[in-house]
Amino acid sequence: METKIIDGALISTQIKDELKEQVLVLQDQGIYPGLAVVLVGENSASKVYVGNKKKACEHVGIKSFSYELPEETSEESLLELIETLNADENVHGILVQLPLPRHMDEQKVIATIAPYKDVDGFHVANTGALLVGAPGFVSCTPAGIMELLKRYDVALTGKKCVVVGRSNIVGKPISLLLLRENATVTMCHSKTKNLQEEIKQADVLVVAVGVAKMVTGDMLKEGCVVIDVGMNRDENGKLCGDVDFASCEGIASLMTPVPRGVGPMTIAMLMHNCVQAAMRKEK
Ligand SMILES: Nc1nc2c(c(=O)[nH]1)N[C@@H](CN(C=O)c1ccc(C(=O)N[C@@H](CCC(=O)O)C(=O)O)cc1)CN2
Repeated sequence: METKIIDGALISTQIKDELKEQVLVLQDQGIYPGLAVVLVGENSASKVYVGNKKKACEHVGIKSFSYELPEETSEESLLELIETLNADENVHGILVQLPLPRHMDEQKVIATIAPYKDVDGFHVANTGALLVGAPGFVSCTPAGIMELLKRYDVALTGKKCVVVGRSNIVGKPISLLLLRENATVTMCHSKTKNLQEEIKQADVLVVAVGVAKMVTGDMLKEGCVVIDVGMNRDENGKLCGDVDFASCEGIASLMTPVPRGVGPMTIAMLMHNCVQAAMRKEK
C-alpha cells in the first residue's frame, strides 16, 4: 500500500495565510490582534517553540508582546504579570509556555489567565466547555490534528480511533474531539492491558506518549491513518516521533511525519485562536 504523507508544514502555512486575510479585515475595523508570549526559564526546546510562535505572529499580522522571565521568578510575580495582561486591552491572547519551572503550580498559573484570553485552551472553563460541547478555545495540538484530518478528507463517523496517551494537553482533548465527530474512541495509557491488540484495531491512531519510536509498523492495521504527536530525539540526536516512521511506510494509508507534521499545526491553531479572541466582542 502506498502511504501518503501529511504535510503539516504546508497546511499550517495555508492556515496562517488565511488568517492574515482575516487580520487585515480586523485592522480595517480598528482591531489589532495582540498575543502576550510568556516564557519562564531556560528550557531550550521551549525557546525554539516560543521563537516560532513569535515568527508566526509576524507572518499573520498579530502583535506579539514578549515576556522572558528568569528561572527563579516567583510564582507570585508570574501571577501578577498575568493579572496585568488580563486587564490590558491590547492583549487579546495570553500564552504561558509549558513546562514551567518546578517551583510553580501549573494549574494555578493557568487558572489565573482570563478564560477569554486563554488561547491555549488549557483553562478549566475551556476544557469544560469542550467536554459539554459549549463554545470555547480548544487546545492547539488537538485542534491542529482535527484540522489535518479534515483537510485530508479523513471520515471519522463510526471509525475506530485509538488514542495512546492521556495528557491534559493532547490525549484527553483529542479523544473528546474525535468523539464529537462520531468516532468510537478508545483511550490507552501506560496501564492499558494488551496495548498492541488495541492499536491493531485502529482505523485512526493518535500517539502522544513521548517515547521515541514506540509504535512500529507490525502493530498497525493495514490502511490505517497514523497521527504522531511525539517530539523526541533518537539515538543519533535526530528529531523523531513516538511512531517508527520507516516501519509504518507501506502499511498506513496516511501518516504524519516528525518534524513537519503535527508540530507546525500547534502554532497555526494558536494563531487561529488568537484571531478568534480578537474577534470576540463580549468578555
Ligand atoms: N503553552 C503551551 N505549551 C506547550 C504547548 C502548547 O501548545 N502550549 N505544546 C508543546 C510544545 N509546542 C508548543 O508550544 C510545540 C512543539 C513542537 C512544535 C513544532 O513545530 N515542532 C517542529 C520541530 C521543531 C524543532 O525543530 O525542534 C515540527 O514538528 O516540525 C511546535 C510547538 C509543549 N508546551
